[in-house]
Amino acid sequence: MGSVSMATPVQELATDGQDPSERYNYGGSGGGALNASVPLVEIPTVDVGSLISSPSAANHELQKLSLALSSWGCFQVVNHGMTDSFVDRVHEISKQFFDLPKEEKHRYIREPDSIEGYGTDMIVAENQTLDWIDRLYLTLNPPNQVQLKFWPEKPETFRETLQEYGVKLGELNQILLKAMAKSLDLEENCFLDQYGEGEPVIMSARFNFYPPCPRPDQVLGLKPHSDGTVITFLLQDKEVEGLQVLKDGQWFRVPVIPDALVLNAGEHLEVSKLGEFKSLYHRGMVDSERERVSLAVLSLSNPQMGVEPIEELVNEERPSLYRKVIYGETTHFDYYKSGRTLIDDARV
Ligand SMILES: O=C(O)CCC(=O)C(=O)O
Ligand SMILES: [Fe+2]
Repeated sequence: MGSVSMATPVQELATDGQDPSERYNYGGSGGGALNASVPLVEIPTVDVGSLISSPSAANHELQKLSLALSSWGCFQVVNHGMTDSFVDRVHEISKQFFDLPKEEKHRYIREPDSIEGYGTDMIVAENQTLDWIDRLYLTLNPPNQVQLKFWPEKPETFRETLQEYGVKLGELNQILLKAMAKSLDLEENCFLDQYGEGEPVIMSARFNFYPPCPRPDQVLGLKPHSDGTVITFLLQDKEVEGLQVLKDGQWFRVPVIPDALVLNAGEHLEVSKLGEFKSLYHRGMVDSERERVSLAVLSLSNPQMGVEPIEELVNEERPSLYRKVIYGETTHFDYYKSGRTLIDDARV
């Protein structure tokens, strides 16, 4: 594994209102100002209540889900069973952590070769353009991989709220992966079995903090990427928009629906679904005046079991475009460093 150094948290750079250094400047990479007008688009919505209700209502919702994943690679998850007040608590702990004094946050700073904890964009090359983002990354599951020393003790409700959110999203993950299988006429547990997610689910939480940035025309919060996940549940900031998605070569702004979650298809889902469901290419923008906080919960596959196309989907008319990849010890850093993705490794 390559060594990964770390920059100063952006939040500490951002306080003096100065223009960011060249290291954060994506300008000149062609294509003009990053914040040039990008249209707002309504991505599809999937109602989880309907998915788990009567077969006829569920069927209609399954069709929406499958269309959303094949055309967009994402949808807004609504009626997910979590109360608004609970989701508000999740928003609050996310903001409150980044509002803590610098010294308090530094208690959770990540180690150079690990992703777990508080830190900045990973620096893997000297000439890398950096993202205007600070992050807190915490493994949620399986329990033996949780590193509690990185779980903030402040705000006081942080740990219990995140724990509960993880349990709820674990349930939602199961419901949605089963629904995805059903929408393709597959046995409902086929993904769960393949990802080794029957017991226990592998999940991590990534809190993203984008301080205000005086140059939203040149600086990105999060460079364009697809997620190295099966699926990602994104809780956007309630007020400040920032997520953009690429569809048919064009960027679109994703509106904020308070308390809805944006579900992104990740690279592992694309491989196992033979590309029937596309992984979402997306980026995070910065705002010149306001900070933005989002929380991504990642549903991950088991590295030892690997990712492979679901066999039932492969036939003569639809030969497999991908092969099995057991990525094992290949970490997110390795992929990040090489600029490759799991999809590149899987493509035949
Ligand atoms: O902040 C956002 O809206 C996007 C976050 C994201 O894409 C990620 O954490 O992978
Ligand atoms: Fe992402």
